[in-house]
Amino acid sequence: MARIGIVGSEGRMGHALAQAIEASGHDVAGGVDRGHGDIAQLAAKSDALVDFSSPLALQATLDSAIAAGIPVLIGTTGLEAEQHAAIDRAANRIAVLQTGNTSLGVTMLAHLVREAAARLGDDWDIEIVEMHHRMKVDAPSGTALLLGEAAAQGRGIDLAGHSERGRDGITGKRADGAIGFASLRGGTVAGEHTVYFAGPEERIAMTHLAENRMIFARGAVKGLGWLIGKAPGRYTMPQVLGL
Ligand SMILES: NC(=O)C1=CN([C@@H]2O[C@H](COP(=O)(O)OP(=O)(O)OC[C@H]3O[C@@H](n4cnc5c(N)ncnc54)[C@H](OP(=O)(O)O)[C@@H]3O)[C@@H](O)[C@H]2O)C=CC1
Ligand SMILES: O=C(O)C1=N[C@H](C(=O)O)C[C@H](O)C1
Repeated sequence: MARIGIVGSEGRMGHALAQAIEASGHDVAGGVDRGHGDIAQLAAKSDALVDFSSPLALQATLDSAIAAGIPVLIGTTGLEAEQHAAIDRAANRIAVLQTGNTSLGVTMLAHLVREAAARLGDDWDIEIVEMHHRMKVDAPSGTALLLGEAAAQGRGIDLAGHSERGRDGITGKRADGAIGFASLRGGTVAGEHTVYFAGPEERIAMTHLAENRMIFARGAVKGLGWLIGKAPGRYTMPQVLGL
């Protein structure tokens, strides 16, 4: 039984996390939100922190977890390169798990995408389409980027150097070897992702549909239970789920 502190506790995921933590037999140590609550005090009375909030909260979450000597799971998306570097530095001091998607289904999908990208030739174009609710603030989604990374790893290429995002106007033809991203926003969609492999005269579409946020919350709680007691380092959902 662990005490888990929630950063972003009043948000959509914060509420789902509280429900999943209670259902798992762990305890909610408390929560903080923008301008509400003291993150250092929360960390001091927690066995682990979970942060599904905003990239702006990241540094305070990492600093507080380090000061308290507890692990942290970061589910927030929209992180920039310097924020990933901050996570790498924190992982020298504490156990950190950062992921754009904590669900079992997406973790498995990423595995399948990596395999498909490795086995299909370069003449199979890769496009990733995601749809989310109208309140989402970042694009492409963290999951789309995670799936893009998996595809790039399978191909043995660097995602940053091969991404095509936000096509508009006279774009010219598709760059050879590109991984394309398209984002749709509307309604209350919890999360839909399709990875297309478009080859000569045939096409594979791999889709994950999130029916609600509890899949993310349950995955996060599983990750937290796995993370507590681990040596400092940066860990991943495939490690948690043994995939
Ligand atoms: N990894 C995964 O599996 C998943 C990741 N996510 C990600 O989790 C994040 C949150 O999503 P969601 O719950 O839908 O968003 P919400 O906007 O519903 O909730 C965010 C919460 O974080 C709070 N917050 C904002 N800024 C700060 C800050 N600087 N310090 C502390 N708290 C802050 C907000 O408070 P206020 O309203 O006052 O700003 C709000 O309570 C997003 O990045 C989303 O993409 C979502 C689902 C799954
Ligand atoms: O903001 C959301 O809602 C979600 N965010 C994550 C993402 O950016 O991929 C995970 C999930 O798709 C829901």
